[in-house]
Amino acid sequence: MIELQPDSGPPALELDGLGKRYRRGWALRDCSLRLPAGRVCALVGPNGAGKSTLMAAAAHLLRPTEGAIRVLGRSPGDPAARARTAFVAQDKPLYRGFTVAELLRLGQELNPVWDRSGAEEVLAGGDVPLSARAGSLSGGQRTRVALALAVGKRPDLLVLDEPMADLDPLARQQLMGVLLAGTAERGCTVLISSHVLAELHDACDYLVLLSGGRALLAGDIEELVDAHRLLVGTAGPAGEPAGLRPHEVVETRRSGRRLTALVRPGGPVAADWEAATPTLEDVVLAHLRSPGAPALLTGEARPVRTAVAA
Ligand SMILES: Nc1ncnc2c1ncn2[C@@H]1O[C@H](COP(=O)(O)OP(=O)(O)OP(=O)(O)O)[C@@H](O)[C@H]1O
Repeated sequence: MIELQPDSGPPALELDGLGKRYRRGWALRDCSLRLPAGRVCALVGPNGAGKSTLMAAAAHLLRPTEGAIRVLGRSPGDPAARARTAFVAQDKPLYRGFTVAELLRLGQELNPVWDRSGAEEVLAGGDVPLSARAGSLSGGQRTRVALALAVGKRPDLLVLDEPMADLDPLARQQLMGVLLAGTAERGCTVLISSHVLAELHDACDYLVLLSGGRALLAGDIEELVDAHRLLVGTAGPAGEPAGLRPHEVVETRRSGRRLTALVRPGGPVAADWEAATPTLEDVVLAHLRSPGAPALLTGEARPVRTAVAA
């Protein structure tokens, strides 16, 4: 008997060996991963890791040098993919001479679907005068307008490059709540980058960690954390990590004779190690400090090679 699989539709984002080279070198290199539809995904990584480049490729703002990228099952340049994707770039570009009201009207005119109340809700908590010209707005006000225009588009994929950087802590919290409530209601996929992991932790259920242009971690946050153990023990006389051999070691740190190791267990943990479940922050920081660690992509994040056309 043939078992029928539920049709879950294409992933929101699918990268297969994606590479982007600038004159000075590769910004993304052999980057492969999947982001299933409906997830809220944190995109993290050190400065220059390739986060903005990945986002710009998804928004069809740059052409990859090699590999393939698909957005909602289509090429990023496909009009249907572009209509269903909204991107807020790090510098929040807006037409400076337009008033906020004019920008909102432009959003309404240019988009086949326009969610006026969603856009207004984003603006609501922010004291943004509708009559003010974009060029005269503060950084935080500009952020609100850019986010309002993106949300108003009612996208299926919302790509946000460090959207909260200009906002005060209260505004961050309020806006994140508004953004996520609206997108969760509609099953919209969100890809959001930030350097403040704590800011993303509560909001996101999926994570991509880029390092040196590659995905070092990608997948469901719970699965990623569950794949690791934090081991604390005593270093051997030569200082070498004793009893770690069956495990894949991401990082070891030494303080006196005390040794802490973040590992991906490859068998039972020896009795002389104390084992604990790490936090997401433990896992991310250990990988940031050890960019040479082997990559880990959990089930749904692994690319299905045949599904991606060049
Ligand atoms: N337009 C460009 N021309 C030349 N090099 C570029 C360009 N854009 C990015 N790069 C280079 O590509 C690499 C990745 O940059 P990218 O902006 O994608 O990183 P990022 O992870 O977003 O960094 P940050 O956290 O600092 O915003 C960097 O080395 C950067 O200097």
